[in-house]
Amino acid sequence: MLLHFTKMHGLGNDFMVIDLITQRARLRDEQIRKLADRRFGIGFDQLLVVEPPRSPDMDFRYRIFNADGSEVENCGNGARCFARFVRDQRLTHKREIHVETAGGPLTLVVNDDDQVTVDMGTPRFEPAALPFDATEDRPLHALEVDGERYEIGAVSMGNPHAVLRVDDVDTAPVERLGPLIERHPRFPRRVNAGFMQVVSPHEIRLRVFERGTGETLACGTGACAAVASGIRQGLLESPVTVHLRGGDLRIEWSGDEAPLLMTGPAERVFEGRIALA
Ligand SMILES: N[C@H](CCC[C@H](N)C(=O)O)C(=O)O
Repeated sequence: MLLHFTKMHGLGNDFMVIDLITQRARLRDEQIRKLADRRFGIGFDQLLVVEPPRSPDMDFRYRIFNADGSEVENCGNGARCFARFVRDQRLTHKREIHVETAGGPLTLVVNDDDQVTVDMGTPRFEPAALPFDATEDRPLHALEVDGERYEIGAVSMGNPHAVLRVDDVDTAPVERLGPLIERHPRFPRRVNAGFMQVVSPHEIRLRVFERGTGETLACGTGACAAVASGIRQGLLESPVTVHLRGGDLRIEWSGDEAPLLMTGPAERVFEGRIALA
């Protein structure tokens, strides 16, 4: 069978997006890995799947799979592309779209300038929310990696993030430490590893070694987690501009139980059809 898909990206974090409302397909982990391959397949960081909602007060179900085939709880850049996709495909005409994810509900708002604002819910810091093996909820946790001791912020945006402050993202040891943090035994479901450089209280630079994918040009939930951790540590104040390698995101969060808002672009690159082996 031929599967129709749209290739999209949010600041260079790229996606294959498929509508399983008007199409039928069941994708196995191995098939996702092959489709994700940048030489033998289509090539993407994540696969985004549009399904009918399970709850009557939601518009869609939004499922996310990393390049390694693992299904995950949330994807911020993907959420913006999801909103653009369902409108472009005429699956909805709404500008405010409510979606359910494995990590909880999201509200996507398509703005007049075509940027998308996502209510990402409330950041959660208690270790069990990630999950993270730690005895208490604190702004910074000591983590031993490769014989060295680091201080990381632990944040759940539905998906787990470890945020490490660095002096300069350009020289940060992302290639070396990223995989070691991603698979650290204290993160039973692995973790996304963010490397945050504080430029000012309203500005950071960020690189993210993503769980199940590796370093990406941008990570939406990673940007949210870094800002939430920075605000909690008293380093940052809302709103914060996050400079990622692929471009900038605006993050707003007033703290505590308030929702965190992320605003940024969503681009369509091409449409395609592929025969599923
Ligand atoms: N790798 C992430 C999922 C994609 C997140 C990222 N692409 C974003 O924009 O939030 C995880 O395993 O939790």
